[in-house]
Formats: sequence, structure tokens, C-alpha cells
Amino acid sequence: MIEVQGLTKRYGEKVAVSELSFTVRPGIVTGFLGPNGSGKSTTMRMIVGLDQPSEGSVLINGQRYRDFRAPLCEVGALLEARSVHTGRSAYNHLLALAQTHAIPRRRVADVIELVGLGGVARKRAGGFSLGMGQRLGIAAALLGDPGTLILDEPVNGLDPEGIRWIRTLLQDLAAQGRTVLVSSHLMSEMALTAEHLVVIGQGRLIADMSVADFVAGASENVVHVRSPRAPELRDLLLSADVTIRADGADVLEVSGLPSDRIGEVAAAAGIALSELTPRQASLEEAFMALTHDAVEYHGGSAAALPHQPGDGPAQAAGGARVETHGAGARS
Ligand SMILES: Nc1ncnc2c1ncn2[C@@H]1O[C@H](COP(=O)(O)OP(=O)(O)OP(=O)(O)O)[C@@H](O)[C@H]1O
Repeated sequence: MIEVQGLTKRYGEKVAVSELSFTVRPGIVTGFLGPNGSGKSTTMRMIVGLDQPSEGSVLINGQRYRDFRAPLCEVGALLEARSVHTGRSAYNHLLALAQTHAIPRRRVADVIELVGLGGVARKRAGGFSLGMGQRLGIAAALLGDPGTLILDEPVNGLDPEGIRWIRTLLQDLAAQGRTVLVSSHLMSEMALTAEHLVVIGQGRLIADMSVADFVAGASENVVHVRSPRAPELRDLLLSADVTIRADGADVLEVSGLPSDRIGEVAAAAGIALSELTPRQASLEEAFMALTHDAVEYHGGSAAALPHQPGDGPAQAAGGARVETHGAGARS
């Protein structure tokens, strides 16, 4: 179990993590999510003692990381900045790590097989692709057979097969009773991998909930309604359980009412509808809605670019309207 209590990290004026508290339970995969720059890496570095908190504390199975006598056998970490001696082979890199931590030599071959690097174990790690490097980092994290795993964006650089492999691996490790904390900025990937979510934005806790609850909330239907008499229809539909967002003069986005009920209300009032479309928010849309206020770097929309006189709206090659979303875009 990892217990994060009132964690704060300041870099001069910059508050990277602010009064963050959450618990990571064993036996399940916990996804650690947040937009770019939200403080995930800083939090993970503080968990494994690479950064000192300005305030607050972290306990892993009741102890501070620096008090572990055999840290690699307690906590395995894959952090963004990997330290691999590029001239060494994968095997020798892991062997050196094992020898300095009194880990039996046979574990090296075991973890190499586990991460699928058997064929390249004697090759120089400096020549590895990003995906192979990630696998080597995961092998190092697993070397001491730790009960707690902390992985910062482990699917970075992995192809779809690699992503599926890591998803299964993390779930298997959790099913063995280990504590698994894995960061990502991809909600859809975490929905498939994790059972619980901790979401942060600008260093603060935004949500601490099960994936099932997040998915249930995200799949709440929204009905897209277009009518020349939209404001009138809006007044007829509004009630305590119904939320309506007006989008332009003739468009309503209605939550809390099924589309057939909206059609009935409009027909009864003699209001013509030119569009009535139920749609489900995707998990990424729900995640962006949740973290929108906490996104540090908002990308622009191509629609906001100045147009040359006579230009139509910005179009992609396939004819679709070009729009960039803010989450994840650094400027
Ligand atoms: N050593 C440092 N000095 C100053 N500011 C820092 C330092 N490390 C991180 N920060 C700032 O703290 C904030 C949190 O950064 P962090 O890397 O923890 O975010 P993150 O959620 O891991 O982002 P990403 O998904 O982009 O990796 C950012 O605004 C970052 O610029």
C-alpha cells in the first residue's frame, strides 16, 4: 500500500504538487492520470525518494522509501528519466543492478524472458528502440521481485502489441497481490488497464474513483438538438434533473432526457426540429471535461487562426474540420 499524505512540492515560485493525498491499494492496478505538467512525475519521484517533498509524506507499506534496507526488493520503479549505461548489454545492465543490490543472478534471466528481450539481451542497450528501452526499464523494475511497482508512462513508445502486453502484465502483477501505480495521460488506455483512478490537475487532486464509476459517468447520454426555436424549447425542457447547454442560437446539448421525450415535448408545442441526435461522450472527452480547468497549456484551435480573405473554414485533407484539443498540448 502507498499512502500519500499532504504532499506538496515547490520549485521556487512554482507549485508542482499541492497538498496531495491519496492511497494506492494492493491487488489492483491504480491509474495515475493528469494532463501534461500536472505533477504526475514529480509525485512519483517523491514516492521513491528521488525528490524531497516541500511538505507532506509518503509511506510504502508503512515505511519511508529511504528506510528500506533492500529498496529494489520492496519497490520497483520505471521513471521517465532512465539511467541505462548505453555501452552495456541489457543482460550486463541488469546483472550490474542485481549485483549491487544482492539480488540472485538467476533473476536477470527470468526478467529478461518476462519482458521478451531474450533475443537481444546481449546487444548494446544504447542501440535499443524506445519500446525495447521501456521493456528493459520494466525488467529493471521487476528485478528485485518487489511488492510495489511505480511506472511512469510505461506504454510510451510501445506498439499496439506491446501496449496489450504491458496491460496484461500489470494486471497479472496486481492479481498476485502487488500494489501497482501507473501513470498515463491517456484515459482510454487506463480504462482498459486500471481498476481505480487518481486524477490530478495542476498538482491538485481532481478525482479518486473507480474506473467503473468514471465510465458510468462518462457514458451519460447527451442529446444534440437543433431547432429554429431553440430558446423556447430550452425553457420547456428545463427541470431540476436536466442540464442544457446552448451552443449557438439554434443548438442545444441536453443531458438528463432521452431523445424521444425531447421529440414529444417539441411536437406538443409545435416546435420544428431540424436535428435530434443522441450521442455518448467518449472517455477522452469525459477526461478532458474533468481536467479542463486544470490544463496548464491549452492548444489553439485551427478555427481561431486568422483566415486569408476568401478562405473557408480550415479543412483537413479528408474534408473534416481541423480542430486541435487543448489537453496535452504544450505551447
Ligand atoms: N526541476 C524542476 N524545476 C522547476 N519546475 C519543475 C521541475 N520539475 C517539474 N517542474 C514543473 O512542475 C510541474 C509538474 O511537472 P511534472 O513533470 O511532474 O508533470 P507531469 O504530470 O509528469 O507531466 P508530463 O505528463 O508532461 O510528464 C510542471 O509545470 C513542470 O514544469
